Amino acid sequence: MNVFVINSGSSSIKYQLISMPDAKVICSGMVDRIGLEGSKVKYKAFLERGVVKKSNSRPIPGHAEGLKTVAALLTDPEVGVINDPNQVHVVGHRVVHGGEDFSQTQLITEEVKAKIKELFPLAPLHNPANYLGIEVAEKIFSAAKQVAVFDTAFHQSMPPVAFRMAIPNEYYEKHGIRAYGFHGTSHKYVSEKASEYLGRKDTKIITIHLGNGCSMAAVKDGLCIDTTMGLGPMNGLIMGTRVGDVDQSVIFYLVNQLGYSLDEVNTVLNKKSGMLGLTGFSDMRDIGERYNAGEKTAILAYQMYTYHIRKFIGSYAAILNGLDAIVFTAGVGENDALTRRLVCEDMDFLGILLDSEKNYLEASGMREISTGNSPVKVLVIPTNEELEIARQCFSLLDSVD
Ligand SMILES: Nc1ncnc2c1ncn2[C@@H]1O[C@H](COP(=O)(O)OP(=O)(O)O)[C@@H](O)[C@H]1O
Ligand SMILES: CC(=O)OP(=O)(O)O
Ligand SMILES: [Mg+2]
Repeated sequence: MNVFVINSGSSSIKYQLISMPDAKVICSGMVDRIGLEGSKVKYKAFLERGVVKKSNSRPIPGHAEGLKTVAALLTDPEVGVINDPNQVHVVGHRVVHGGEDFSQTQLITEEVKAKIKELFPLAPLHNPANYLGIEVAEKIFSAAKQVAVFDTAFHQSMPPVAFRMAIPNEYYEKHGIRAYGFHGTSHKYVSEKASEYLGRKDTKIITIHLGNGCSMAAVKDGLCIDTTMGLGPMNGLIMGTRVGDVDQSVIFYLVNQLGYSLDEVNTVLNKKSGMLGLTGFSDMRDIGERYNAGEKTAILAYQMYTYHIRKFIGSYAAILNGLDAIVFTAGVGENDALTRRLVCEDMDFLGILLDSEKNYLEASGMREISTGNSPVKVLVIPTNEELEIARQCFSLLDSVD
């Protein structure tokens, strides 16, 4: 079964064509910096004649354009891996918000699509791109089964004490207003890898997913017990363009004193805040350069970004009643040693001892970056949401067939 996985993030599309159940990657790649200057399409094909890589920089204004470019590469006469789109049997879509209706992987029907659309207001940077991905893929891969794997699924194990909010009960009971949590596929994948690495199932792990969107999860014995994102993927940590936790009074002030409409408030908090609001840049590579050049705004932004992560490490260690490992993952977590250093500084009271040399070592793949005597392991684990999505698609369709 050839599964083409589409992972649309807010700033990128990652994709892999994977043959299941052997989990062999046929090709993979990403479209990076969508809608920003310097967009890039990367493609890597594992052909019989060897590995072929292709990369080109050109403007990619939106997700639809990005996906069409990728589909053309798959069937390209020179570097393509299939002759015909019908050789894709399943398209696995990452869908960010599944709401109360979807806690499991779903075969996509018109009804499922309508529900994904209903959830646009709760995940405005994601569900529209995910929906568009489904519509484009239905046209290009018309013979394939389309499957949705939800970011919210892994967090369904949270207890009410974590997911309920102290607002009148009826808002939860009638309208499903509660914390859902996101990046679940990634938190699941890396926490399982960390448990394997520790060689035990009874583990207390904090997973820190730092991409354009950022979130953390407290994972006990393989189950999520709390996470930083809530009803939508805007709160919790400071992100590329999203504010993270903010005093609610700010919203009333913007509306009542500055005359903003609620749509405008939403745009400010979702698209103009976070690292972009603090520095003028949303990409950590741009901000890192400025930090190293000693720019004050970049330094403060880095300090704030990592300060909030540190606060959540403290609170999650408390609710886990201990800690075996913290895991850094996603674009920033996997690549940005400065972020990891600032997060782990002065955390020895919690048993977190970072090995600064290992932290700065250029490496890819899973690695331990804590000192040999650190009571808590600090791990960098590259996430693989695509592989996890392919597994979920296979297990759904295998059980249906
Ligand atoms: N080498 C790097 N150093 C620092 N940050 C990086 C590096 N590579 C990628 N990033 C950061 O990763 C972010 C994208 O992460 P990613 O997980 O791909 O995001 P998303 O899935 O949310 O689009 C970029 O915005 C950039 O800030
Ligand atoms: C949910 C979310 O924030 O996703 P991403 O990090 O891919 O933007
Ligand atoms: Mg992502």
